[in-house]
Order: sequence, then structure tokens, then C-alpha cells
Amino acid sequence: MTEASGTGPFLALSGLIRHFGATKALDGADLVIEAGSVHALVGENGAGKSTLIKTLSGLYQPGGGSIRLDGADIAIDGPKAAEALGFRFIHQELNLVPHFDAVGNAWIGRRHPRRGPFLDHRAMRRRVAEIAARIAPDLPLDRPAIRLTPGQRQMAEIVRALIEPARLVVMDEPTSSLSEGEAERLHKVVRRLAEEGTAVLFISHRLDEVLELCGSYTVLRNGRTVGAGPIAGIDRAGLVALMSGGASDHAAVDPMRDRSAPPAGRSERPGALFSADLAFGPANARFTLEARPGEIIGLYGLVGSGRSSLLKILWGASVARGTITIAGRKLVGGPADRIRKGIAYVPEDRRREGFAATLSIEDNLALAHLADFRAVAAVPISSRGKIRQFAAGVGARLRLVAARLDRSPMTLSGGNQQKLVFGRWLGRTIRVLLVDEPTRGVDVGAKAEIHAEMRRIAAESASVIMATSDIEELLALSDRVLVLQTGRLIAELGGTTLTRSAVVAAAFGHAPSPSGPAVPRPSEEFIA
Ligand SMILES: Nc1ncnc2c1ncn2[C@@H]1O[C@H](COP(=O)(O)OP(=O)(O)OP(=O)(O)O)[C@@H](O)[C@H]1O
Repeated sequence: MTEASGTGPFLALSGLIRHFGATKALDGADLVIEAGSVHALVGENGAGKSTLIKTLSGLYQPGGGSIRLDGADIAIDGPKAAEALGFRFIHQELNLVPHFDAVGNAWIGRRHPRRGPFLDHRAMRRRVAEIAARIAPDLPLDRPAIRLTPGQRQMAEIVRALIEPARLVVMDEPTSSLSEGEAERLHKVVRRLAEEGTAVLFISHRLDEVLELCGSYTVLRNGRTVGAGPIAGIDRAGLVALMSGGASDHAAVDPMRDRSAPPAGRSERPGALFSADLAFGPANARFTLEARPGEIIGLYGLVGSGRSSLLKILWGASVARGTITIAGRKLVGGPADRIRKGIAYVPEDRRREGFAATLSIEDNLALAHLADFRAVAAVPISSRGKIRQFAAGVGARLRLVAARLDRSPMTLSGGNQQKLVFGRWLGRTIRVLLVDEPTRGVDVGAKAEIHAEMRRIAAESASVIMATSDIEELLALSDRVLVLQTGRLIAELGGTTLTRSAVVAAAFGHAPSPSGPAVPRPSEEFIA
């Protein structure tokens, strides 16, 4: 590890500027990080965090300001320069080569170990395996990235970042798709890196995690630094107040459900019963589900548990054996048919499945219900005015930060992209909402907003089925929680049995199978 020269902090950014047209993504941002520290960078969606780290990684050139390393001014004129300085980045949207496995990905752009003129594949794999053993012992090293779950891809990126010695590791929401235990494992790795002298810049919307893990913080708002200091000198409410510009924490507090009784009047609510009787996942075990109108069902499990696959099957985008019905009617079509029947889906991988990058933000919001925006009902031509009106309404409700709604979603920050993917279903009649990581990358204020929308959708007699790795979110929203392991239902928790410790214990396999070991297969019928 290179020692700091002692002439200044390890890294100091001051007055950084980066504009995109009229958007001042960075407008004089400052940041100071000491060697061997874990420093939090927090701010609302669109505050400029990703832009700041892209500047640090050489992807963007600042339009003003300075970067000092060990007290000396430096310029980072590209990703190679950042790499040579020992800076490693784990971006929010991961950047693995889809058809390379974890080993192949880890060595891209690195000096490969050689045996004479040949690549030393064994040494390459050994090095990757050593790192993976420390942070992600279950990561399949030989599986192409495209077949890894988002959580596994996250781990593969971290392994890649650590393959060579690092002076600074920047992690942009590394735990946003990891479950409780996996996040704890990552925290241990972060602490160990810091003990070894590496500085870690940690971006997270999970403020409890920030308070527990980090030693110091910087808060960005509208591209400017509005607060910085030791974590010991601030609390959650203080961070939220800085992030939001003085507003109190009330919007960020989600009331916990009183589960001593079912939600009032639920059993009498009219609406469609949504049910599934399936076999899927490696275990090909039977999985049955009945979602009542007005009910929020939480799906929980470790990475690879099958919760996202289950939602895709329910959405009709993946094939499984069995039957899915709504109001007693069998669902046979794909997503288009599901939409017609009042089923909505918010995917986990927003970039690949959530929106079309070539369409504008407003067209993406209108996409699932184009018929609603016709100027004349009988003519299949959409009214631009109606689309704009809808998009502006959704934008206001979810506090979407976008310079212009007629631009590509690629101009949005990560959290705002998530609001877009969720927002297209607002104001619709929904019978079943299938939602995968609804608030991944979303700031505390917007998170409370999305939670309120989900409760409202349920209160209007829809069934909500939500997969989340955020245990606070799971407990705050769910009436019932189903815990999965490799496609198998291993516990069902509800009422007073639904507690944090019961969920975690079940996810780690300390609960008896509710359905017993011998389960018959459901009907041998394909769902198209
Ligand atoms: N390539 C781009 N073109 C135009 N505008 C952009 C671009 N990238 C970012 N922006 C804008 O710059 C602002 C800051 O975005 P940035 O991604 O840095 O925010 P962030 O703090 O990382 O947010 P999040 O928490 O949602 O990830 C936002 O208003 C965003 O819309």
C-alpha cells in the first residue's frame, strides 16, 4: 500500500463543476477523504453523487475545480489514469462483459499472470478464487455474467475491483440488491480494506448502514457540498435534513404494520384472487401462492433464492410448469395479456428490462398503456398533450428530478430511473402489482413516497407481491412474508410470527419446510 506523503489529506476534491446542458450536476462540490477511512457520500436522487465519482474515475472531465492527491494537484484524464492511481470503482449499473465469467471479467484490462508466453489461467483463477473466498464464497466463478443474478454480479464486480492493490475503492450503492447477511459480509470486507490502509468511498441510501459502517461523511445537494464531518457528530435526522435542505425526517419514517390483526376489512374486500401453483428453480419444487385483494406479500431470500424468477414467471416473461389464475381464470399469455388483465410489473434490472433507452422519459411512462393516451378512442394515434400531462403528474408525485421529460431516461440519475419504472403504473387500475426491489437506489424521501403508493394500490383491492432485499422495507410493507431458497418455499411468516429475526433465521435455513419434504409436482402444463 502506498503511504500518503503527509502533505495533505489522501484525496481532496474542491469546487468541482460538471454541467450537462442546463443541468448543474456538480456545481462546486468538495470532498476530502483520509487514507484508511470509510467515507460516506450521501444525497438525494440526482444530487450529483454518480457524476462526482465518474469525474474521479476519469469518465468525465470537470469543467472547473481541483483534485489533489497526497497534497499534489492531479488531472485524471481517463479511466486508465484512475486505474494507475490505484482507484477502483464499482458503479451503480454494473459493467461486466455478459459472456465472460467472474474470472474472465476480473482480468479485463489488467496485467495477466503469464507462464512464458502463455496466459497462466490457473494463476488467474486462483487469484480470483482467493478474493471470492473472502467476500463471496458462493459466487459461481465459471458462470457467464449474463446468467448471474444482480446480487452475484455485484459481488463479481467487487472481486474484479480487488484483484490488484487499491488505494481507493469507490462503491456506488453496493448493498442495494444484497440481503441482510450478504450486506454484512460486504461490510466486513469494507472494514478490512480500511484497516489495510485503503480509503473507501461508500455511496448508499441506506442511512442506517452509513451510520454504522462509515467514519466520516459528505452530503451533496444540487451538485454542492452542504455538509461534511465525522459520523460520530451526526445522526440520521441530521443527514436527512442536510440532504433535503432542512425538511424533517417525517417523510422517511415508514410506519410499521400492526400485525396483531389483519388489515381492516381485508377479508371483505372485493377483488380478484391471484393464485399460482408452480414448479420452478433448480429444486423444481412445488410452489403455491394465493394473494388476496388488499394484501401485500413480501418475498425474501438470499441472492439466488428465486424471488426474481418467480416474479418473472408470474408476469409471463419466463416459462414454468403449473398454472397461474386471476379470479379463477387461467392466465395463458405473456406480459401484454397480463397488462390487459390488470397485472403490473416493476423489474429489478431497470436498465435491461425497465425502460427503452431510445424513447423519451414521457414515452416510457406511457408505454404500457398507449391506448389510454389516444386523441380519439377509435384511432390508434397517441396525443402528445395527454402523454405530457400524465408524465408531468407522475413526475410531481414521485419527485422525479429530470431536466426535460422529452429526453432519454439515460439522462436520469439511477434513483430517478427507478421512479420512472415504478411511475408508469401510477393512476392505473391494477389488480396485481408484481414488484422487484421497488426502491433500489431511491432516496429516503422518494422511498416513503413509493411505499405510500404501494399501500394505496393494495388499499384499492389489488394484491401486491414484492421481492426486496431491504429487510426494513419488507417488514414495513408486508402482511405476509414468503421466504425462498433456490425456488423452494421454506417459510411463511405472518401476524405475530413476522419478525426481523424470524425472517433472517429462515433465509439462512433455520426454519422447517412448511410443506414437508415430499411434495407432489403440479400439473405438467406449460405456461406460455
Ligand atoms: N449523461 C447525462 N446527461 C444529462 N444529464 C445528466 C447525465 N448524467 C446525470 N445527469 C443529471 O445530473 C444530475 C445528477 O445526477 P447523478 O447521477 O450524479 O445523481 P446521483 O446523486 O448519483 O443520483 P442517484 O442517487 O439517483 O444515483 C441529475 O439531475 C441527472 O439527471
